[in-house]
Amino acid sequence: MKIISILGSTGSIGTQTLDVIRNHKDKFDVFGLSANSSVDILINQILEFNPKIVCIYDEAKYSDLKSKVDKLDLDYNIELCYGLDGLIKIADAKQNDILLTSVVGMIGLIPTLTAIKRGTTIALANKETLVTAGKLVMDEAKKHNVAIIPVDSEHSAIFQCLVGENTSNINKIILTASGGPFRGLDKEAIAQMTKSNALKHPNWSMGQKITIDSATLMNKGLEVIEAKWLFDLDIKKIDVLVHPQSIIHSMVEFKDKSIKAQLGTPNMKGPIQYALGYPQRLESQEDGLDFIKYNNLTFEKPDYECFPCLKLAFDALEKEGTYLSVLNAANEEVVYAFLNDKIKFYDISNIISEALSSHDSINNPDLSQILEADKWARRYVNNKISKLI
Ligand SMILES: NC(=O)C1=CN([C@@H]2O[C@H](COP(=O)(O)OP(=O)(O)OC[C@H]3O[C@@H](n4cnc5c(N)ncnc54)[C@H](OP(=O)(O)O)[C@@H]3O)[C@@H](O)[C@H]2O)C=CC1
Ligand SMILES: CC(=O)[C@@H](O)[C@H](O)COP(=O)(O)O
Ligand SMILES: [Mn+2]
Repeated sequence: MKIISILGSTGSIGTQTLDVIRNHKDKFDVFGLSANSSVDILINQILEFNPKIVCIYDEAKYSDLKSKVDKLDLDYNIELCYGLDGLIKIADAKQNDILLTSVVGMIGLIPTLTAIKRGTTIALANKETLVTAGKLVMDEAKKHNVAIIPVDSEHSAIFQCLVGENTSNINKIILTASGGPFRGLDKEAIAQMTKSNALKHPNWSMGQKITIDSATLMNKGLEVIEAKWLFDLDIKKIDVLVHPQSIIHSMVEFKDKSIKAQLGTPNMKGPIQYALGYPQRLESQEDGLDFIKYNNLTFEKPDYECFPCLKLAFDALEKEGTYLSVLNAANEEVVYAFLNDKIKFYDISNIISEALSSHDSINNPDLSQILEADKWARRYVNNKISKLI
């Protein structure tokens, strides 16, 4: 039996993780769960999975959670907590075999570092943590001999392709990208696109922040950075290929020019289950891939003109240092501004670009320098946004 805690259990990845656990009750048990503010979803999860510790990040929702949990009259002890301290408490629990991090945003960074120091395996969906502090996180993981198992579909694909391989034989990795809902449109048309257009991902059903990231192609940029740190690759060995069907989840080309790919329907339960079961593969009740239904797999070059965020991410990765924390924090802030109808589609890339140009980067930053750069970027971006409104 593996003991699992989930940070972000009420979101798209969190609820699908609980679906996987429900289908494998003999293999997994839940220890800790957390949400930002979704009290009622948490209450249902408590009734079904009996976690021993539950955190609501938003302190204002704590009393609602507490009174609803008291009314459940549970026949076991449950600890309730809130805020970053609450997330850290779950991450630090010695009971955890795996901490699945599926919060959205770099709020996952400190809990992830806490679990690594405790020696707990990380199943990582929360890519922003690796974008803002990839070197620091991977160095800590190495120091504490902790495995970081990717949940992000592309990185799970690459991880699966690399099983049994010597990483020195990698020629390059090929990250596939759907191209998002605006693929093929010209810049003038894209400039008019609203949040409701951007929230219609062609293949995947996901949380709002990552869905906007897919529409700008920043998601692929974040994934290039995530791949660099996870697989310790030179930036020149990371390619992006638009593959609108999202059936090939990613590929690895080796030095003999042989290519391995991992394929499947666009369904995150596959990568989640792989990460929880690793190194074992577990049975799945999901539909398999029907090659006759998907008999036209196509490929295109990414359009850097229409989607400048991808280039911004490559440039930030080239320079490294706190540019990466600024890229991530600026992106988080502009995406929420776009979701709140405060800015237009191309304000997203324009503001991130300005933030990067105005930043004095620090090489090899420590945690406090990363957090400082993150704060600086959020202040800078919100100042810009307030002038646009
Ligand atoms: N969805 C997907 O298919 C994929 C997602 N990912 C990555 O996984 C992560 C989660 O994505 P997704 O599940 O789509 O996101 P969702 O928005 O659906 O879920 C986010 C989860 O985090 C919680 N949360 C939000 N903000 C905070 C906060 N400040 N503090 C603590 N908890 C918070 C939410 O709680 P509440 O419900 O209360 O708001 C929810 O449980 C992201 O990093 C994303 O990039 C990667 C690959 C695929
Ligand atoms: C499911 C998943 O891993 C997402 O990150 C997905 O890849 C988004 O699709 P895009 O390729 O459109 O960014
Ligand atoms: Mn992905």
